[in-house]
Amino acid sequence: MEAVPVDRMAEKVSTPFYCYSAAAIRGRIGLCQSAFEAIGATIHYAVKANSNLAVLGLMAEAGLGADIVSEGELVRALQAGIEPRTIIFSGVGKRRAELLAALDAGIFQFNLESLPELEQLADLCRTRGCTANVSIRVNPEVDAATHRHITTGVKGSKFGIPIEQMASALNLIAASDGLQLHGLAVHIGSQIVEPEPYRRACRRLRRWVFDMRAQGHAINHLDLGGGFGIDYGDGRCLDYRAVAAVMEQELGDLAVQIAVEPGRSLVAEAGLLVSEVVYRKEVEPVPFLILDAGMNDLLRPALYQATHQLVTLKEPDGVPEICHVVGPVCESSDTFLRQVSLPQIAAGERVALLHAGAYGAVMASGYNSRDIIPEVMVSGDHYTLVRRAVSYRDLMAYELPE
Ligand SMILES: Cc1ncc(COP(=O)(O)O)c(C=O)c1O
Ligand SMILES: N[C@@H](CCCC[NH3+])C(=O)O
Repeated sequence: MEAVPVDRMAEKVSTPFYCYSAAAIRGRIGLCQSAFEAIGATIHYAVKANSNLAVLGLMAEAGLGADIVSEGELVRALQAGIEPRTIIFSGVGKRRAELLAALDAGIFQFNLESLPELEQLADLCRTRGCTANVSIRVNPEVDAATHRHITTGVKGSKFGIPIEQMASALNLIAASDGLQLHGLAVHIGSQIVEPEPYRRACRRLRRWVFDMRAQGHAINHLDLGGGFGIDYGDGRCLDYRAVAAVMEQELGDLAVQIAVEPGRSLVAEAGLLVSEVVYRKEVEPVPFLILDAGMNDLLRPALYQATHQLVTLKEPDGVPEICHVVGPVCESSDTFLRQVSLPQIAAGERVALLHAGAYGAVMASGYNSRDIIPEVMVSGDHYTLVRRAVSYRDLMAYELPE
């Protein structure tokens, strides 16, 4: 990774740790910008994928906006230097205080996900005598054929306003003093590897834009969300240019500003989870490699049966063997890889799990009273600790009753 051997970092930063490449992130940002800016779309990085301040700093440096889902993400985005006027606030459960914080920050747009949320924001604007740009996040009922835990745009999903409630939403917005209708938003899921689901979503949006304009509503903004899939090792991924082409074909004549909210695809491939083999457990029929990283550090395999390929940090030698790769957490689902062919790896050797830059560190927990592990960013020929470990001692802090 860049010019710093990961093994050298592991001498200084104890394993397990996350390691990101600034050059790899900048490379992905460049590809994303050249595809979407060519169709005039704006890019709002989905902060949830990796909210490390150093990562957000790279997004700010490139002039990207942000898609946030909490006050915490708002504060991080602002701290990293992302312009408030480029921030979109998504999420089904935005609390009053969070809406208020975003109003105070002067963000670009609120994506409304329910009628009660809409009324809450209208009430806040009335009380404060201010206005807010809003888009209605509609549930487009498009199945993006991804893992069921990360599909978001199908009937019965908790995300977005059902199309049957669109008329009520429009009436409430029209009746409010403070809400200014910008447009519509959809987000159909994550790790989508085909452009076709986007085409279906665009076609639905297109019809709604015509319907709403016919009713006299000004629809000037369409937010297509994120979800662009990366290659986790099976060769399947989505090229930004393919999605941008679909958006241009389906929506290009509507005179709307298009926005996208990529998360995973900007950061996943730029991250490694570096770990050490604690033990080799020689059992029949398949030996176990037991790592010092566990499901509390990288939850994706346990939660979504996701595969993160493993590489060794030294030159592989000997005949490959079939083994299971597991973590130390007391759950059978704390398994990174089952029945995988790897070069012989001894206890004490270091390995790296690939494509761990998205939905890795951000989903970590202190389960089993383990530490939250550190994060390192490599840039050129140097590396920086960009988040310290949080020790189980700090996670233990609690107030004793008087
Ligand atoms: C509203 C919204 N926008 C953007 C994203 C980013 O998705 P991805 O990381 O798959 O690009 C998500 C997450 O799925 C989301 O919920
Ligand atoms: N956390 C998921 C993606 C969720 C996207 C957010 N809606 C993953 O690791 O794949």
